[in-house]
Amino acid sequence: MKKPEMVFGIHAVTSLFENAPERILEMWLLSGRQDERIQPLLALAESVGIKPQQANRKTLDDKAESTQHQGVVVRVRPAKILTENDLEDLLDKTDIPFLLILDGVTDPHNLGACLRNADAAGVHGVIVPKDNSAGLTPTVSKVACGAAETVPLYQVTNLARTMTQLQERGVWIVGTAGEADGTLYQANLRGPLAIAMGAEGKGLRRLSREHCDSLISIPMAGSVSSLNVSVATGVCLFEAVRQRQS
Ligand SMILES: C[S@@+](CC[C@H](N)C(=O)[O-])C[C@H]1O[C@@H](n2cnc3c(N)ncnc32)[C@H](O)[C@@H]1O
Repeated sequence: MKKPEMVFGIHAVTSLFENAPERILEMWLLSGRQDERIQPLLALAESVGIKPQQANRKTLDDKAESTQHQGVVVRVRPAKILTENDLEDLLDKTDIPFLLILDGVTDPHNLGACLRNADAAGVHGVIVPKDNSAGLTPTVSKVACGAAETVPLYQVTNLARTMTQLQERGVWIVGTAGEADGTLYQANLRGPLAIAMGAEGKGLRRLSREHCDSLISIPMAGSVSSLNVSVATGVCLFEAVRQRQS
């Protein structure tokens, strides 16, 4: 069984209290912190019977293994790991799926930012390969600003096989690559959809690329050759949101 882990930062901890309070085991608060931003969190903690322990900054830094905790750290049971079977359940109950595939994003800051984008865009689930991908670490939760607790993350054994299964269920998979001929703004992003993003260094793997129904690029006007994956994810998801609303 996985060890309990730490989650820190006001947004991430608030989201935990709102979405998965049963996972919270202990809470530490910076001694003397009673300002306006912390009050709603204290009320949430009280409502589920968690009594925060006072701690100094050094103790919080050590528990979070980071200085970015904003004076609040909780120890939690690890989240249930969702797999391809859980993804089937999601597809069964979702009329028009809107999914994000991250093919090997390994930087926790990028995964956190992608989850935050996915939450904001109303994505139903994010799919990652089980190996060679960042998992749900405390840094991911902090950067995701609460989205790690709201957006389901499916960790699949064989991404190419999962992509085929999605296609068999009528999901159109749009891959992204800087050199693709078609652009994001020409693509039809309505209907059951998965947008596939590549890894920071190498982009989409060959097999993943071959499993896409179409490949699109985000037009680049300047001299850099690509966007950061989380920025590209935001651009693609919100073009899909625009189309799906009109
Ligand atoms: C930093 S880029 C990877 C660059 C890599 N050298 C390549 O050739 O794909 C990471 C991911 O962000 C997305 N991305 C970045 N810039 C893009 C662009 N202009 N058009 C489409 N996707 C882009 C793609 O999903 C890409 O795989």
